[in-house]
Amino acid sequence: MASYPINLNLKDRLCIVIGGGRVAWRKVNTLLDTGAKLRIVSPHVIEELTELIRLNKIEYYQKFYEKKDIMGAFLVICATDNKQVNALIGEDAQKNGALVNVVDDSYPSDFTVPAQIKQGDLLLTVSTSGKSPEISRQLRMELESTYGRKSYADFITLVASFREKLKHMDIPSRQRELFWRQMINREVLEFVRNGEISIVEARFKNAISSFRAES
Ligand SMILES: C[C@@]1(CC(=O)O)C2=NC(=C\c3[nH]c(c(CCC(=O)O)c3CC(=O)O)Cc3[nH]c(c(CC(=O)O)c3CCC(=O)O)/C=C3\N/C(=C\2)[C@@H](CCC(=O)O)[C@]3(C)CC(=O)O)/[C@H]1CCC(=O)O
Ligand SMILES: NC(=O)c1ccc[n+]([C@@H]2O[C@H](COP(=O)([O-])OP(=O)(O)OC[C@H]3O[C@@H](n4cnc5c(N)ncnc54)[C@H](O)[C@@H]3O)[C@@H](O)[C@H]2O)c1
Repeated sequence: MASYPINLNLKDRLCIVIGGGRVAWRKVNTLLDTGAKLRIVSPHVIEELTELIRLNKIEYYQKFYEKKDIMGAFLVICATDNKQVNALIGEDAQKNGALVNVVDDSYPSDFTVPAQIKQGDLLLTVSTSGKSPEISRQLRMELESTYGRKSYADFITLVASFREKLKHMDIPSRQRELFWRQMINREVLEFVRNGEISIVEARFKNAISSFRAES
């Protein structure tokens, strides 16, 4: 069955990772800048996680998993190296109404974590529906060589500010739609690729002034 892609808003939601190894660390890393409240439950954690705990980025329960550790969780990631334990946590967490990700095949997850590239507000993700994480990793690296540059983040920030301006002008939405379709074209994307954001900004400014003059 096909999965449904969504971008979750996790701000102030309690997200709990059980286990403190390399896989737990990878999942924590992608949760860090979401504004979620993070908790780890594990008798041991790797050094990278110790550092995050020391910096108060994550709350740490140094212990083996027990049911009470996941009370109130919005999302739970079962990342121990014990399949039986992972399956048990998965079941407990679902019963509590949390969204569950199990890092092995011991229990059906509510969601999988895709490979991802983030540049500011740009988020590109790759999934193989669980069939081959290594393919996801390789494709992520390929995408990274094209889109993993700051100019894409700057471009989005720029377009967002012009979009706001345009929204406050008395222009029918259909016309706004056409404006953006024309402005964000191959040539502009080539400028972005080359980091020439100031050229793009000048073009947008010009186009919007002529719009103002016409309307
Ligand atoms: C994308 C990424 C995101 C992340 O983790 O953040 C991610 N796995 C990554 C790497 C990776 N994982 C594995 C290898 C070894 C090579 C290989 O097996 O291919 C490598 C490569 C490496 O480590 O370099 C082994 C592995 N993974 C899973 C199992 C269980 C199973 O298959 O039964 C096993 C076997 C364990 C064992 O053998 O014991 C399961 C899952 N791994 C997923 C995500 C979900 C499906 C994603 C999709 O649809 O593609 C899913 C279903 C659940 C989940 O974890 O959400 C991240 C790449 C990040 C990046 O580099 O960009
Ligand atoms: N989904 C993925 O991307 C992916 C990739 C590779 C491996 N895996 C799977 O993930 C598992 C974990 O991999 P890892 O490299 O992080 O393993 P690891 O051995 O480095 O870490 C396991 C962690 O689980 C903790 N732990 C064990 N029992 C626990 C319990 N009862 N309660 C709380 N914590 C407990 C350990 O203290 C340790 O910190 C592997 O066994 C494998 O099946 C998944």
